[in-house]
Amino acid sequence: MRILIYGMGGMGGIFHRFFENRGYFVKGYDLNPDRSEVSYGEIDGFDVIFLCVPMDEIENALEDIARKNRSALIVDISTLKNLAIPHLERLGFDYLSIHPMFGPDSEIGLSNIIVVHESGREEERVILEEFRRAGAIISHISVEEHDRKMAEIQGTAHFLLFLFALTLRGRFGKAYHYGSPIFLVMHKLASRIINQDWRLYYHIQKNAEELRKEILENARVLDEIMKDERSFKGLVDELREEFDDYRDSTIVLDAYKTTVNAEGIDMLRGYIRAIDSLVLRLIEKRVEAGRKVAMEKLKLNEPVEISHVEDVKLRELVTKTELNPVMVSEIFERLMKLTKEEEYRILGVRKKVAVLGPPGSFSEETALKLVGSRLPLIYQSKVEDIFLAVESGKADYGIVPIENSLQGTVLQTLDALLRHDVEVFAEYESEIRHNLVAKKRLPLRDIEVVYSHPQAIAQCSEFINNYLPHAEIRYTRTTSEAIEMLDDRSAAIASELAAKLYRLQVIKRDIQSLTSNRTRFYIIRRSGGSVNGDESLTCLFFGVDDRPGALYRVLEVFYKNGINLRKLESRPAGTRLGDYIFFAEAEEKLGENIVEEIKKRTTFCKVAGFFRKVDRLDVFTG
Ligand SMILES: O=C(O)C(=O)C[C@]1(C(=O)O)C=C[C@@H](O)C=C1
Repeated sequence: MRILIYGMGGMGGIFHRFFENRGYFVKGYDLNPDRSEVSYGEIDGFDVIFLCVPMDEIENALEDIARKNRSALIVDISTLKNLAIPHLERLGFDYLSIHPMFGPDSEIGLSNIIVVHESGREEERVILEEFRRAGAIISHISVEEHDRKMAEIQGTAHFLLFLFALTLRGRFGKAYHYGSPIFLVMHKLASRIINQDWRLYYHIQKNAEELRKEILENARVLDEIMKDERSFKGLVDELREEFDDYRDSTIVLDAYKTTVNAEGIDMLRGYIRAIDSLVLRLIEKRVEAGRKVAMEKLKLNEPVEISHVEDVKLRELVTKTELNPVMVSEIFERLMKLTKEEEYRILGVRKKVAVLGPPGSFSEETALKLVGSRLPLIYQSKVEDIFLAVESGKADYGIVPIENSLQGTVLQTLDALLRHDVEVFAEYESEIRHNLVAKKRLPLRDIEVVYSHPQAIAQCSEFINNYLPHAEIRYTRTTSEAIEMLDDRSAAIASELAAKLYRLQVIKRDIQSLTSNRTRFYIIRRSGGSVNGDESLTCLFFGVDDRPGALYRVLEVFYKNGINLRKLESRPAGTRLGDYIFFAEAEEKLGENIVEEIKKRTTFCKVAGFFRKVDRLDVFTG
């Protein structure tokens, strides 16, 4: 979906950043060439055009667009629907008409977006879904109802603020020194609308003429009621039943202090103190929201940590400020860490588990069998990153593939195990079933591209050679990443879990070359964990001198002690060509004396873990 923002003022800027941060192709067009990223001639290359021009320019802008691109979906964001809709209809556009109830300086999250017209196009669904996912509150009403509501909502608020300004005109040169918080907030709001485009307020009031009569009548009634104590009390009691959302009104009023013009060191320090206490209260609010999100994740079986949500958030935040982006990111990363810790705490998650992601990978499938819940899972895109997450303490455990019955050893795991300060404490064996999946049912002959992880492709090579010889193979970093690449002519090799998660069609089940395709996973933790006593296996690395019999002398230790080796691999040491490091798995927990004996016969020896087979990993207790 290619999006054009027509009009790069405040609102245009908001939508531009919003969609760009979410990975869409977005360009801005403006009559002012300095703000334009494309020329007028190029506006026919877009599927969606957000119309973000001032009211008076709507008609001309639509005429301009109609000359170049009549098939695009127009997104009308105007406050007053009678200014855009008649022209959209006349020119025969498909259009989505919304009223975003926020200004250029606001945040889309928690803002109200009113939808008054849809054409039924797929792009509309995508746009509204993005708004919804960003936390906007979306409601649908008719154009007539919209206009009525806007008279009540904007018409009343603006009229009363103008009235406030009119009444106090000339009286409050020093408003800031005498004002109460409520007064100052109203003063500020009146100033805000008075200093914006008067035409907008004129049009809104034009739509609210009837309502203004009611306001004036009510003012007269209220004046009478206020003359009598009992009548006034009665009115307040009645109003209280409806107007009861005063919770947190103090935060609203305190936030006002941050807009004060402070001068002099004492006042400035007071200003910073006021900001700090507000920031603290807002952090508490943030964490409180996190606790609620955690309960939702429990219901939906979603992980606590969702890195793409965090990435979009950080990207958006740094584009909104001139402050040092690295530091701003750090601050918000810390805030998210605080929130996540609280989410883990409230859900009773004691240990976090790093797995290969994104969701839907075979590693996740294994993790779900072991842990039984997505909550503690932290998704990493590479095996190396799982090791880093465990080493740095971000995750308590990591689940990494070590060996597959068809492909043999997973070398990235072996190499990372040697380099990082982690240890293996358990292993788990899992049956891997590969499936050919696609966005919709497709005959095999129509599949032009197959995406998957190289291991998965290799494990299904027989099937691919026999049934998909014409298809192009494209490797991805994970099987679930393959799913993200799918279009209508391609397929991916993925787990059944992924097919369910991403609502895909399973074209062929169990396409792996052997009927039994098993992968063994290591479960790792930071080095120095407590030994359980029931470990029955050891894995270790060692190096030997480059001379005849050196390896034999090491193997002799195992032989003499009657210990079976179930695995022996050599890896380049990374020093000179021909220098090797050996990796072995012994079917016993090696005692100290045996390790000592091996050390004597090797140039280097690292025990990478004493471990046992498990079928559950408890992360909720202990
Ligand atoms: O949006 C969520 O799911 C949250 O829990 C909030 C939050 C955050 O602190 O911003 C925390 C954890 C997720 O990784 C993403 C974001």
